[in-house]
Amino acid sequence: MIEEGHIVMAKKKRNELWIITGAAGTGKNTVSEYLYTQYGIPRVLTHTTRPPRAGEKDGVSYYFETPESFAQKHLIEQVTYDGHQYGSSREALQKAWATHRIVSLVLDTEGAKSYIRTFGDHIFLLFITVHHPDSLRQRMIDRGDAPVAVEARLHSPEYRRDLKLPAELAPVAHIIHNDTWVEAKQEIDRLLKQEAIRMAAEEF
Ligand SMILES: Nc1nc2c(ncn2[C@@H]2O[C@H](COP(=O)(O)OP(=O)(O)O)[C@@H](O)[C@H]2O)c(=O)[nH]1
Ligand SMILES: Nc1ncnc2c1ncn2[C@@H]1O[C@H](COP(=O)(O)OP(=O)(O)O)[C@@H](O)[C@H]1O
Repeated sequence: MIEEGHIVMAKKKRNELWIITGAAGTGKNTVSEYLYTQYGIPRVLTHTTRPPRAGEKDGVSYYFETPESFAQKHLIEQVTYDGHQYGSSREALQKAWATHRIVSLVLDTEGAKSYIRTFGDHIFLLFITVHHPDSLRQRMIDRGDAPVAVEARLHSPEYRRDLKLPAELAPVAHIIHNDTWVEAKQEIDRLLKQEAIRMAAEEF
């Protein structure tokens, strides 16, 4: 746009979606919670037919659905994970982006692939992993998961699949090793600083 001899450059700020993926127990929700408490980055809630765990509340952890109510949602992608359905809606994302430029979303690796294909360069991808997956059983037990649910989860094909970063995600993934929270937190802080600088430069 040209005004009175001056060139006015109006650049639209780009929204970002921080996708947090990885196997069960690696710390996806812990990272999402940290992004919110430390940086005010809210999480986009998704829908599931999985029963709530101890301490989980509808509308806070997930929107807990019956198979019938789940079928009525308008979801942009959905997966079956360990026998339960999970899905995310465009409405929830747009609502979160209406008030926050950066938001987070916790997904399995299949969901992460769908989002990369749909939202391309709006995505900032975190893959959470640990060097010793044997420790994840105890983390899930300590979290309060029922032992039978933990065993089902550990034997599910989706859990085993998500221990490894898929080749399709590797070029864009930022890998966070969460063997210790101190180490993971440092890496997240570093990435946020780096991304804030990049976003600020983009606005010039
Ligand atoms: N694709 C997809 N995955 C989801 C969605 N909501 C949750 N998930 C993933 O489903 C998997 C199982 O979630 P959950 O039962 O909460 O187990 P957790 O990984 O032990 O916390 C995790 O990898 C979640 O990130 C969704 O809407 N879409
Ligand atoms: N670095 C860590 N060391 C030990 N326990 C952890 C660490 N990070 C997270 N946890 C705990 O492990 C459990 C699983 O973490 P969570 O964030 O729920 O994983 P996910 O969302 O990937 O299933 C939680 O009880 C969490 O407090």
